[in-house]
Amino acid sequence: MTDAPVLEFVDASVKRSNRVIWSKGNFSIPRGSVTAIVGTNGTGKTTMLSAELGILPLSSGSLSVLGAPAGRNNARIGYVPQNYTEVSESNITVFDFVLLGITGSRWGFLPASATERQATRDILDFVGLSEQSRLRIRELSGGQRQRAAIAQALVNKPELLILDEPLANLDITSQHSIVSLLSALNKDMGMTIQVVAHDLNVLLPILTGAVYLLDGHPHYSSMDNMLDSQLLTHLYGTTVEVITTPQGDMFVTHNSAMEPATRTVHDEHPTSDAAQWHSAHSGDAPDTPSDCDTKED
Ligand SMILES: Nc1ncnc2c1ncn2[C@@H]1O[C@H](COP(=O)(O)OP(=O)(O)OP(=O)(O)O)[C@@H](O)[C@H]1O
Repeated sequence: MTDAPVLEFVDASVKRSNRVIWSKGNFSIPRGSVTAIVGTNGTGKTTMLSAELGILPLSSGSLSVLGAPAGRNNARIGYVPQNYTEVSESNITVFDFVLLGITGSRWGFLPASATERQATRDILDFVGLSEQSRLRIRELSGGQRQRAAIAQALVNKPELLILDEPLANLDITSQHSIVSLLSALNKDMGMTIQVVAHDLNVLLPILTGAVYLLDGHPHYSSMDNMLDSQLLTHLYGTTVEVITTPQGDMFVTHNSAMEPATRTVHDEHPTSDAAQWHSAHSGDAPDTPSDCDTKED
Protein backbone atom coordinates (compact mmCIF):
# COMPACT_ATOMS: atom_id res chain seq x y z
CA MET A 1 0.00 0.00 0.00
CA THR A 2 1.24 3.46 -0.87
CA ASP A 3 -0.29 6.89 -0.57
CA ALA A 4 0.06 7.43 -4.31
CA PRO A 5 -3.22 8.40 -5.95
CA VAL A 6 -5.27 5.61 -7.45
CA LEU A 7 -6.15 7.73 -10.48
CA GLU A 8 -4.17 10.66 -11.81
CA PHE A 9 -5.40 12.77 -14.74
CA VAL A 10 -2.93 15.23 -16.24
CA ASP A 11 -4.27 17.53 -18.98
CA ALA A 12 -6.40 14.59 -20.05
CA SER A 13 -8.83 14.89 -22.99
CA VAL A 14 -10.91 12.36 -24.92
CA LYS A 15 -12.56 12.43 -28.31
CA ARG A 16 -15.20 10.16 -29.81
CA SER A 17 -15.77 10.23 -33.57
CA ASN A 18 -13.38 13.19 -33.66
CA ARG A 19 -15.55 15.19 -31.23
CA VAL A 20 -14.06 16.33 -27.93
CA ILE A 21 -16.18 14.83 -25.12
CA TRP A 22 -14.23 16.43 -22.27
CA SER A 23 -10.84 18.02 -21.98
CA LYS A 24 -8.17 19.36 -19.60
CA GLY A 25 -8.83 16.90 -16.80
CA ASN A 26 -6.32 17.73 -14.05
CA PHE A 27 -7.06 15.92 -10.80
CA SER A 28 -6.19 12.87 -8.78
CA ILE A 29 -8.33 10.48 -6.75
CA PRO A 30 -6.87 9.35 -3.42
CA ARG A 31 -6.58 5.71 -2.35
CA GLY A 32 -9.37 4.63 -0.01
CA SER A 33 -11.81 7.22 -1.36
CA VAL A 34 -15.41 6.85 -2.52
CA THR A 35 -15.95 9.20 -5.45
CA ALA A 36 -19.04 9.90 -7.51
CA ILE A 37 -18.80 10.92 -11.16
CA VAL A 38 -21.65 13.32 -11.81
CA GLY A 39 -22.89 15.23 -14.82
CA THR A 40 -25.96 15.47 -17.00
CA ASN A 41 -26.69 12.92 -19.75
CA GLY A 42 -24.06 12.68 -22.44
CA THR A 43 -21.36 14.67 -20.62
CA GLY A 44 -18.98 11.70 -20.75
CA LYS A 45 -19.23 9.82 -17.46
CA THR A 46 -19.17 6.35 -19.06
CA THR A 47 -16.52 7.69 -21.44
CA MET A 48 -14.39 8.52 -18.40
CA LEU A 49 -14.65 4.93 -17.17
CA SER A 50 -13.67 3.66 -20.64
CA ALA A 51 -10.61 5.91 -20.52
CA GLU A 52 -9.69 4.64 -17.04
CA LEU A 53 -9.87 1.05 -18.28
CA GLY A 54 -7.71 1.93 -21.28
CA ILE A 55 -10.53 0.95 -23.68
CA LEU A 56 -10.64 4.46 -25.07
CA PRO A 57 -7.25 6.13 -25.55
CA LEU A 58 -6.87 9.75 -24.53
CA SER A 59 -6.62 12.26 -27.33
CA SER A 60 -4.11 14.21 -25.22
CA GLY A 61 -2.59 14.26 -21.76
CA SER A 62 -2.04 11.27 -19.49
CA LEU A 63 -4.03 9.06 -17.16
CA SER A 64 -2.35 6.86 -14.60
CA VAL A 65 -4.34 4.11 -12.89
CA LEU A 66 -2.88 2.30 -9.86
CA GLY A 67 0.53 3.65 -10.79
CA ALA A 68 0.63 2.69 -14.49
CA PRO A 69 -0.88 3.97 -17.75
CA ALA A 70 -4.63 3.21 -18.06
CA GLY A 71 -5.30 -0.37 -19.18
CA ARG A 72 -2.16 -1.98 -17.69
CA ASN A 73 -3.62 -2.68 -14.25
CA ASN A 74 -7.11 -3.83 -15.23
CA ALA A 75 -6.59 -7.12 -13.38
CA ARG A 76 -6.53 -5.04 -10.16
CA ILE A 77 -9.82 -3.30 -11.03
CA GLY A 78 -13.35 -4.60 -10.57
CA TYR A 79 -15.72 -3.10 -13.12
CA VAL A 80 -19.52 -3.20 -13.03
CA PRO A 81 -20.89 -1.86 -16.32
CA GLN A 82 -24.25 -0.13 -16.67
CA ASN A 83 -27.22 -2.57 -16.95
CA TYR A 84 -24.77 -5.47 -17.09
CA THR A 85 -27.01 -8.21 -15.73
CA GLU A 86 -29.85 -7.16 -18.04
CA VAL A 87 -27.83 -8.25 -21.04
CA SER A 88 -26.00 -11.14 -19.42
CA GLU A 89 -26.99 -14.67 -20.36
CA SER A 90 -30.17 -15.09 -18.34
CA ASN A 91 -29.94 -18.90 -17.99
CA ILE A 92 -26.62 -18.90 -16.18
CA THR A 93 -26.76 -19.63 -12.44
CA VAL A 94 -25.77 -16.96 -9.96
CA PHE A 95 -22.78 -19.08 -8.86
CA ASP A 96 -21.49 -19.54 -12.42
CA PHE A 97 -22.09 -15.88 -13.21
CA VAL A 98 -19.91 -14.79 -10.30
CA LEU A 99 -17.30 -17.47 -11.08
CA LEU A 100 -17.00 -15.96 -14.57
CA GLY A 101 -15.24 -13.06 -12.85
CA ILE A 102 -12.30 -15.45 -12.38
CA THR A 103 -12.57 -17.82 -15.32
CA GLY A 104 -14.08 -15.48 -17.93
CA SER A 105 -10.76 -14.12 -19.13
CA ARG A 106 -9.20 -17.58 -19.65
CA TRP A 107 -8.65 -19.10 -23.05
CA GLY A 108 -10.24 -22.51 -23.65
CA PHE A 109 -12.02 -24.76 -21.19
CA LEU A 110 -10.38 -25.12 -17.82
CA PRO A 111 -12.46 -26.22 -14.83
CA ALA A 112 -12.45 -23.89 -11.83
CA SER A 113 -10.18 -24.94 -8.99
CA ALA A 114 -11.47 -25.67 -5.48
CA THR A 115 -9.89 -22.38 -4.34
CA GLU A 116 -11.71 -20.43 -7.05
CA ARG A 117 -15.02 -22.08 -6.18
CA GLN A 118 -14.46 -21.27 -2.51
CA ALA A 119 -13.64 -17.64 -3.39
CA THR A 120 -16.95 -17.52 -5.28
CA ARG A 121 -18.87 -18.91 -2.30
CA ASP A 122 -17.17 -16.41 0.02
CA ILE A 123 -18.07 -13.43 -2.12
CA LEU A 124 -21.67 -14.63 -2.57
CA ASP A 125 -21.86 -14.82 1.19
CA PHE A 126 -20.42 -11.30 1.51
CA VAL A 127 -23.00 -9.79 -0.86
CA GLY A 128 -25.83 -11.77 0.76
CA LEU A 129 -26.60 -14.08 -2.16
CA SER A 130 -25.56 -17.48 -0.76
CA GLU A 131 -29.11 -18.73 -0.72
CA GLN A 132 -29.67 -17.65 -4.32
CA SER A 133 -26.47 -19.19 -5.71
CA ARG A 134 -28.28 -21.98 -7.62
CA LEU A 135 -30.95 -19.68 -9.08
CA ARG A 136 -30.69 -18.34 -12.62
CA ILE A 137 -29.79 -14.69 -13.00
CA ARG A 138 -33.18 -14.10 -14.64
CA GLU A 139 -34.85 -15.34 -11.43
CA LEU A 140 -33.28 -12.56 -9.33
CA SER A 141 -34.78 -9.18 -8.52
CA GLY A 142 -33.10 -6.06 -9.90
CA GLY A 143 -31.33 -5.40 -6.59
CA GLN A 144 -30.12 -9.00 -6.36
CA ARG A 145 -28.83 -8.85 -9.95
CA GLN A 146 -26.87 -5.74 -9.10
CA ARG A 147 -25.38 -7.59 -6.11
CA ALA A 148 -24.46 -10.49 -8.39
CA ALA A 149 -22.76 -8.09 -10.81
CA ILE A 150 -20.83 -6.51 -7.93
CA ALA A 151 -19.89 -9.98 -6.64
CA GLN A 152 -18.50 -10.89 -10.07
CA ALA A 153 -16.39 -7.71 -10.05
CA LEU A 154 -15.18 -8.45 -6.50
CA VAL A 155 -14.26 -12.10 -6.84
CA ASN A 156 -10.72 -11.26 -7.95
CA LYS A 157 -10.23 -9.02 -4.89
CA PRO A 158 -9.70 -5.74 -6.77
CA GLU A 159 -8.11 -2.65 -5.23
CA LEU A 160 -10.34 -0.31 -7.20
CA LEU A 161 -14.05 -0.94 -7.81
CA ILE A 162 -15.69 1.06 -10.61
CA LEU A 163 -19.48 1.00 -11.00
CA ASP A 164 -21.52 2.63 -13.76
CA GLU A 165 -24.90 3.72 -12.39
CA PRO A 166 -25.35 0.79 -10.00
CA LEU A 167 -28.41 2.39 -8.42
CA ALA A 168 -30.38 3.00 -11.62
CA ASN A 169 -33.82 1.33 -11.70
CA LEU A 170 -33.60 0.15 -8.08
CA ASP A 171 -36.15 0.97 -5.41
CA ILE A 172 -34.99 3.02 -2.45
CA THR A 173 -34.51 -0.03 -0.19
CA SER A 174 -32.35 -1.80 -2.77
CA GLN A 175 -30.40 1.42 -3.35
CA HIS A 176 -29.64 1.68 0.37
CA SER A 177 -28.60 -1.94 0.55
CA ILE A 178 -26.15 -1.49 -2.37
CA VAL A 179 -24.78 1.64 -0.68
CA SER A 180 -24.31 -0.32 2.58
CA LEU A 181 -22.42 -2.96 0.63
CA LEU A 182 -20.15 -0.31 -0.91
CA SER A 183 -19.65 1.24 2.51
CA ALA A 184 -18.53 -2.11 3.96
CA LEU A 185 -16.11 -2.66 1.07
CA ASN A 186 -14.61 0.76 1.61
CA LYS A 187 -14.52 0.88 5.41
CA ASP A 188 -13.76 -2.77 6.23
CA MET A 189 -11.52 -3.61 3.28
CA GLY A 190 -10.12 -0.21 2.35
CA MET A 191 -11.29 -0.56 -1.23
CA THR A 192 -11.25 2.55 -3.40
CA ILE A 193 -14.61 3.02 -5.09
CA GLN A 194 -15.68 5.15 -8.01
CA VAL A 195 -19.32 5.31 -8.97
CA VAL A 196 -21.26 7.04 -11.74
CA ALA A 197 -24.47 8.40 -10.26
CA HIS A 198 -27.33 10.68 -11.21
CA ASP A 199 -28.80 11.03 -7.73
CA LEU A 200 -26.22 11.99 -5.13
CA ASN A 201 -28.49 11.78 -2.09
CA VAL A 202 -28.40 8.08 -1.39
CA LEU A 203 -24.61 8.04 -1.81
CA LEU A 204 -23.87 11.14 0.26
CA PRO A 205 -23.20 9.29 3.54
CA ILE A 206 -20.29 7.37 2.00
CA LEU A 207 -18.85 9.85 -0.51
CA THR A 208 -15.48 11.44 0.08
CA GLY A 209 -15.59 13.49 -3.12
CA ALA A 210 -16.99 13.88 -6.61
CA VAL A 211 -15.81 14.44 -10.16
CA TYR A 212 -18.09 16.95 -11.87
CA LEU A 213 -18.31 16.94 -15.64
CA LEU A 214 -19.06 20.59 -16.12
CA ASP A 215 -18.76 22.68 -19.28
CA GLY A 216 -16.77 19.96 -21.00
CA HIS A 217 -14.15 19.62 -18.27
CA PRO A 218 -13.86 17.22 -15.34
CA HIS A 219 -13.38 18.93 -11.94
CA TYR A 220 -12.67 17.05 -8.72
CA SER A 221 -13.97 18.32 -5.38
CA SER A 222 -13.44 16.71 -2.01
CA MET A 223 -16.54 16.27 0.15
CA ASP A 224 -15.91 19.59 1.93
CA ASN A 225 -16.38 21.53 -1.30
CA MET A 226 -18.66 19.35 -3.36
CA LEU A 227 -22.03 20.29 -1.88
CA ASP A 228 -22.28 23.78 -3.21
CA SER A 229 -25.77 24.87 -4.31
CA GLN A 230 -24.41 27.23 -6.94
CA LEU A 231 -22.16 24.59 -8.44
CA LEU A 232 -24.89 21.95 -8.47
CA THR A 233 -27.36 24.44 -9.98
CA HIS A 234 -24.87 25.21 -12.71
CA LEU A 235 -24.14 21.51 -13.24
CA TYR A 236 -27.73 20.37 -13.59
CA GLY A 237 -29.08 23.52 -15.24
CA THR A 238 -31.88 23.77 -12.69
CA THR A 239 -32.10 25.28 -9.22
CA VAL A 240 -30.58 22.89 -6.70
CA GLU A 241 -30.49 23.50 -2.95
CA VAL A 242 -28.28 21.83 -0.37
CA ILE A 243 -30.21 21.21 2.84
CA THR A 244 -28.72 20.34 6.20
CA THR A 245 -31.08 18.78 8.75
CA PRO A 246 -30.80 19.60 12.49
CA GLN A 247 -29.18 16.14 12.84
CA GLY A 248 -26.44 17.23 10.44
CA ASP A 249 -27.55 15.06 7.50
CA MET A 250 -27.20 16.76 4.15
CA PHE A 251 -29.16 16.26 1.00
CA VAL A 252 -29.58 18.00 -2.30
CA THR A 253 -32.96 18.92 -3.70
CA HIS A 254 -34.50 20.55 -6.74
CA ASN A 255 -36.41 23.68 -5.78
CA SER A 256 -38.84 24.66 -8.55
CA ALA A 257 -40.07 27.66 -6.50
CA MET A 258 -36.66 29.26 -7.01
CA GLU A 259 -36.63 28.53 -10.72
CA PRO A 260 -36.35 31.67 -12.87
CA ALA A 261 -39.08 32.15 -15.51
CA THR A 262 -36.57 31.31 -18.22
CA ARG A 263 -33.43 29.37 -17.45
CA THR A 264 -30.42 29.14 -19.67
CA VAL A 265 -30.07 25.54 -20.81
CA HIS A 266 -27.01 23.73 -19.45
CA ASP A 267 -23.90 24.34 -21.55
CA GLU A 268 -25.44 27.38 -23.20
CA HIS A 269 -24.39 29.54 -20.27
CA PRO A 270 -22.87 32.99 -20.57
CA THR A 271 -19.10 33.08 -20.89
CA SER A 272 -18.84 35.03 -17.63
CA ASP A 273 -20.61 32.19 -15.83
CA ALA A 274 -18.18 29.62 -17.21
CA ALA A 275 -15.23 31.87 -16.40
CA GLN A 276 -16.36 32.13 -12.79
CA TRP A 277 -16.56 28.36 -12.39
CA HIS A 278 -13.38 27.59 -14.18
CA SER A 279 -11.38 30.07 -12.18
CA ALA A 280 -12.98 28.91 -8.91
CA HIS A 281 -12.64 25.17 -9.48
CA SER A 282 -9.76 24.47 -11.79
CA GLY A 283 -7.86 27.60 -12.55
CA ASP A 284 -8.47 26.84 -16.24
CA ALA A 285 -9.30 29.42 -18.80
CA PRO A 286 -12.83 28.92 -20.13
CA ASP A 287 -12.93 26.64 -23.12
CA THR A 288 -15.56 24.92 -25.18
CA PRO A 289 -15.13 21.21 -26.01
CA SER A 290 -17.30 21.22 -29.10
CA ASP A 291 -14.66 22.59 -31.40
CA CYS A 292 -14.77 19.66 -33.81
CA ASP A 293 -17.50 18.08 -35.85
CA THR A 294 -20.40 16.35 -34.13
CA LYS A 295 -20.48 13.09 -36.05
CA GLU A 296 -21.47 10.08 -33.93
CA ASP A 297 -20.65 6.41 -34.40
N1 LIG B 1 -19.14 4.56 -29.22
C1 LIG B 1 -19.34 5.86 -29.36
N2 LIG B 1 -19.00 6.51 -30.49
C2 LIG B 1 -19.19 7.83 -30.64
N3 LIG B 1 -19.71 8.63 -29.70
C3 LIG B 1 -20.07 8.04 -28.55
C4 LIG B 1 -19.91 6.64 -28.32
N4 LIG B 1 -20.35 6.36 -27.06
C5 LIG B 1 -20.77 7.52 -26.55
N5 LIG B 1 -20.60 8.52 -27.44
C6 LIG B 1 -20.94 9.94 -27.24
O1 LIG B 1 -20.08 10.43 -26.22
C7 LIG B 1 -20.80 11.35 -25.40
C8 LIG B 1 -20.66 10.92 -23.95
O2 LIG B 1 -21.32 9.67 -23.79
P1 LIG B 1 -21.30 8.92 -22.39
O3 LIG B 1 -22.06 7.65 -22.58
O4 LIG B 1 -19.91 8.84 -21.90
O5 LIG B 1 -22.11 9.95 -21.50
P2 LIG B 1 -22.71 9.78 -20.05
O6 LIG B 1 -22.38 11.02 -19.30
O7 LIG B 1 -22.27 8.49 -19.45
O8 LIG B 1 -24.26 9.75 -20.39
P3 LIG B 1 -25.54 9.12 -19.62
O9 LIG B 1 -25.72 9.88 -18.34
O10 LIG B 1 -26.65 9.38 -20.58
O11 LIG B 1 -25.27 7.65 -19.41
C9 LIG B 1 -22.24 11.37 -25.91
O12 LIG B 1 -22.40 12.50 -26.73
C10 LIG B 1 -22.35 10.11 -26.72
O13 LIG B 1 -23.25 10.28 -27.80
